[in-house]
Amino acid sequence: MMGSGKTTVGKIMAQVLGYSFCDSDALVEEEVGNSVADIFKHYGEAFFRDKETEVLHKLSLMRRFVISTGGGAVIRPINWKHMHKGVSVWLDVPLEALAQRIAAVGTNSRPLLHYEAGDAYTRALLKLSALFEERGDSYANANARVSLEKIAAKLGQRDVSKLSPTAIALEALEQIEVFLKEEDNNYAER
Ligand SMILES: Nc1ncnc2c1ncn2[C@@H]1O[C@H](COP(=O)(O)OP(=O)(O)OP(=O)(O)O)[C@@H](O)[C@H]1O
Ligand SMILES: O=C(O)C1=C[C@@H](O)[C@@H](O)[C@H](O)C1
Repeated sequence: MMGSGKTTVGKIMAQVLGYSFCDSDALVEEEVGNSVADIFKHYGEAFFRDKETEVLHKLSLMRRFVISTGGGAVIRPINWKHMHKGVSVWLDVPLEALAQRIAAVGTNSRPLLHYEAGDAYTRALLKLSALFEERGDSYANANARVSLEKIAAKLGQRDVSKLSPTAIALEALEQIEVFLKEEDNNYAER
């Protein structure tokens, strides 16, 4: 989901693993020569989604990369075909915490949130809730789920917004290991 920390947490994971990092939105911007907001404005969402699929296909051929995908990449089944070439992680952040972060930085670079009415927090929360309603099941296709609520409970913290990106990255790496071990066990049982 947008603002969930894919870039911030993904860069830490790449550093820990000694992998390269890439952001699929940034790659679309580079290829089209426009910002995501301008691509939505001038060419429309469908054009952006086609470019996003092309970029995810290219990235799926790379090795030793941590990739931060666009928050809406989950909606197209073809994108899952590409994402499942690697291990996918869902950063599950409560919507209220997401809306707080997004309200703090503004919605200019996030075109799907930009045209709502009301104060920044409320409009982000309303739109994020609607998007999550549409997409919740799709995020669950990810191989590993990193729930900020679970990390907070584990660390005895009440407020998910106090969790450091490093703590979240470490949990993501742990969840990936759990997934890979399960895969190994399933393979051995076959
Ligand atoms: N654990 C965290 N605690 C507090 N703020 C955070 C945390 N992780 C990320 N942020 C902040 O939230 C905002 C969004 O983070 P980031 O850009 O990493 O998310 P994203 O999922 O890549 O977003 P998008 O897909 O919309 O580009 C940034 O301002 C970032 O500094
Ligand atoms: O959630 C979404 O649909 C989006 C998230 C961003 O990362 C960008 O890919 C774009 O703004 C669309």
